Amino acid sequence: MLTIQGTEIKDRGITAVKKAQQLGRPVLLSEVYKLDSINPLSFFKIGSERFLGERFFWKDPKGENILIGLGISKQIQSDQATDRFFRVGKEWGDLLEDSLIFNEYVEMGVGPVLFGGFSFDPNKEKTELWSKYPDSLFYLPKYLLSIINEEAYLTTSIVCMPQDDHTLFERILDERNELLHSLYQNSQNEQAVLLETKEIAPEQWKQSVNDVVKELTGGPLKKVVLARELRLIFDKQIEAETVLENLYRQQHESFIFAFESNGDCFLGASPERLVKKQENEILSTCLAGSISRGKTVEEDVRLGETLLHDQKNLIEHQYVVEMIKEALEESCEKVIIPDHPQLMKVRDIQHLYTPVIGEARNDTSLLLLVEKLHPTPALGGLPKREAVEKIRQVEVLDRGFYAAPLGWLDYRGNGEFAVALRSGLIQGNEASLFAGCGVVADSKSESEYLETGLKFRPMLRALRGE
Ligand SMILES: C=C(O[C@H]1C=CC=C(C(=O)O)[C@@H]1O)C(=O)O
Ligand SMILES: [Mg+2]
Repeated sequence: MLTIQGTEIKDRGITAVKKAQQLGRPVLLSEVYKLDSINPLSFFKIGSERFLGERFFWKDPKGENILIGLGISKQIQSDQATDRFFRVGKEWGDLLEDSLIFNEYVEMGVGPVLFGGFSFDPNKEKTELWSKYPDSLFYLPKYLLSIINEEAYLTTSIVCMPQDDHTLFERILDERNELLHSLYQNSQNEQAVLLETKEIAPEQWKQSVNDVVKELTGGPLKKVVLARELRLIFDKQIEAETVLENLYRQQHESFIFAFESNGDCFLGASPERLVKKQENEILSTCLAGSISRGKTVEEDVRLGETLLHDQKNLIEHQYVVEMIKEALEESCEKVIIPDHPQLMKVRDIQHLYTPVIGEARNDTSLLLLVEKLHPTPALGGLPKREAVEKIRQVEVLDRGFYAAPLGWLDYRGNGEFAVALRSGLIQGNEASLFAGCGVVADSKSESEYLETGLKFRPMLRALRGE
C-alpha cells in the first residue's frame, strides 16, 4: 500500500502561514516525496471523484516526462490578447518569489509545475464551443504526479493564506493518503457508443481552400493552414479517462495530453513538439508535409519516398524550417537544423520532419520561446501575421486551444510545449474533433480534404474504443 509517512507538511504549513501573515499576501508551499512506481492512468482516474474538471495529463513521446495533476491550487488565466505569454510568466514568477519549496531532487518537472496553454488566436471571434477555455489558462495542481525517467515523485502544493491554520494541513494529509490508497480500487469504465458524426461545412471548407490557393501566387501570402471540425454525438457521457487510456495505448509516438476545464476536456495525441527547454538546451520540431501510411511495409516505404521527393510537400515543409530558424536565432546562441527533412511515421500518417536543436541565451525564457514560435507555419502560415488574419477571416471553425501551445513549465524554468494537434474537445455526450492542413500554391482542395481525414483518425479511434 502506498502511503507518505512524512507529516512535515504540518510544520511547514504553519511556517508558510506565518510568512503569509508577515507579508500580508498568499505564500506558496510545495513539498516533494518520492514514491514507488504508479500507473499514470490510474492516478488520473482516481481524481475523477474529487477532482473532476481539475485534472491534466501529459506524456511525451518517449515517456521520459509524464505529468498528471489533480486539483487546482492556483489558476492563472486571462482573456487579454496583448502580452498574454508575458503575463502568465509574470504571475507565475510573483507566486514563486516568496514560496517555500521542499524538493531535494534535481529532475525537471518535479516540484511546483504550471500546466496549461493558450488559444490559437485571441483575436478570433469567440463562440460557445470554447467558452470553458479562456485565451490563456494554467493550473498549479494541488497534487502532481511526475514520472521522470521512470521514477515517480508526488508534489503537493498549497497556496497558504494569512488566515489559514493547522486544520488545513491536517485535511491535506488525510486527503493525500486517501488518494494514494484509492489507487488500488479497480473500476471499469464503459465506452460511450458513437451515434452520429456531423461533418461541419465540408464543401465550404474546400471552397475556402480553392479561394486561398488563388491568393498564394504573386501576393505576400505563401502558406495558410486551414482547419475543419467534426462533431460527434454519443449515447451517453464520454469519460475522459477512457479516451485517454485508448490514446495512450494506440499512439506511442505522440505527446498524449488531456486538460479539463469546468466540465469539458480537451485531449489528443500530437506528434508535434513546439519547444522544450532544459536549462539552456532547446529542442523544437519542424513538422509539415504529409502522406498516408502504407498497408504493407513495401507500400509504406514507397509512400515515404514519394513524400521525401514531393515538391508541394517539400515547400510546405521548408516554410516551417525557415520561420523556426529565424525565430530561434533571435533568442539562441546557436541553432542546429539539418538541411533535409526526414520522415516521422505515426500510426495513421507520415510527415516530413526536421528536428531543431538550440542553445538558449541566458535571458531567454520558455514562455518567450513559445511566444516567438507560435504559430509556426505548420499551424498558421507564412508570413505569420497575414496568415493568421486570413485564417480569422475565412475559417468557419473556432480553433480555441486546437493547434495552439499546450504544456508545462516548472519552477526552475524548464518545461515543454507541444502543439495541440490530433485533438478533440469532449463536452458531455458530444465531442468536436479538429484537423487542418497546410495550403500552398500547389494545393488541391480534394487531396487536402483527404489529408485532414487522416488527421481525424487518432481521435476517432480513441473515442470509438477500437
Ligand atoms: C494542422 C495539422 O497538422 C500540421 C502538422 C503536420 C502536418 C501538416 C500538413 O502536412 O499539412 C500540418 O501542417 C493538424 O494535424 O491538424
Ligand atoms: Mg499538408
